[in-house]
Amino acid sequence: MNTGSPTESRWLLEVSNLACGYGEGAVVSDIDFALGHGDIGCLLGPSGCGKSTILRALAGFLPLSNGEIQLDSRTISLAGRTLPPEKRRIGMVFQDYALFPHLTVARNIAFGLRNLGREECDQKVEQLLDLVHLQGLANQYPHELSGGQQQRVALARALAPEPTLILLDEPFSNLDADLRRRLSLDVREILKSLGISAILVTHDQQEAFAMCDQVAVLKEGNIQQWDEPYNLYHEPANRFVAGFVGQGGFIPGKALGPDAIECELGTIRGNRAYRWPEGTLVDILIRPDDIVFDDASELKARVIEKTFAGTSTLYRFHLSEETEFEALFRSHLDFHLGEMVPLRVEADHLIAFER
Ligand SMILES: Nc1ncnc2c1ncn2[C@@H]1O[C@H](COP(=O)(O)OP(=O)(O)OP(=O)(O)O)[C@@H](O)[C@H]1O
Repeated sequence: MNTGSPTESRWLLEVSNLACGYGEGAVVSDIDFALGHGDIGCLLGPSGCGKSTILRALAGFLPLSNGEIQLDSRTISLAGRTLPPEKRRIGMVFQDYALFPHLTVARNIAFGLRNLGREECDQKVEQLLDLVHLQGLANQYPHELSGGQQQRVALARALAPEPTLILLDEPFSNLDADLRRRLSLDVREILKSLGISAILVTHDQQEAFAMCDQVAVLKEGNIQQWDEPYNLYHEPANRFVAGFVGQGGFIPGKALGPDAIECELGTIRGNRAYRWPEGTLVDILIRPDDIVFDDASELKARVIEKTFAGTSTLYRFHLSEETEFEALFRSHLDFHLGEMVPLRVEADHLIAFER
């Protein structure tokens, strides 16, 4: 295993052809992705798709049956050879915080700093408390803190030994929605200010999109797409990603040319060319923000569902047996169930797949 002096690479973390599991057969396979220095990556996918399994392999708790993991240009895992977790310079933050209940906040944070002298250690703990906005709580015990505060302590403890990479395993899932959103943005800011790379595991898309630079969408142990959040939403690589990321559904259509499709909503033109012959039957992805209210439109669809969400309302429309879709309107556009509403498609990105 090459643990000698690292050579310069544009990637901090490179995962190639990784496969691993628990005994016979691989739970995840053909896993390929690379994370740049200072970037935050995410493993996103439905329950059981293998997110935590990949994280365990990165941390060194699970051996590989195939492939390789390189961190800072050093091989840390190969089939049959696994650098132990404590030698990887990888920090971990868990869903349940995993703090030592009998140690104060300061001693929890100092746990990984046993090589430092007393004064240096105290100084470092003080700096970390500042960084995670917990000044003044050094002598409290974990049970005296809120969930959000405990997770900040866990982050400070993981950051203390100055790891090369931080792994965050569903770190916000025990927190309520509002705190979750605020803390995920805070954690992003803290990691960015230190230039520390991280991999987040979550099944919450909003969290993934708000916090991460690159996201892997997983299905049944394989990465479907590794990309920036914007591209996952607007340029999904396949039907699974299109359906899993964001809201939306498919309606049937027929290709008129490389960048135009005819469907019951009219002719939709996009900004990318497809290589299908004219007349190909396709399914078109319609996102709720692709549909706009247009008083002058001759196209009218019937409201069949309505979900009020404060500033906006999500409507489900019926045009025909085959063509139903959702639309998100500002809530002052208030329609009742059964009402026929004039609409128009306004999609920048035409996403469609051959039926
Ligand atoms: N210790 C284990 N022994 C055997 N099988 C396991 C073990 N841990 C997980 N698995 C199996 O591996 C598969 C992937 O599990 P994993 O925990 O990686 O999924 P996940 O995407 O993190 O799911 P979740 O979002 O529910 O945590 C599942 O089928 C699971 O049953």
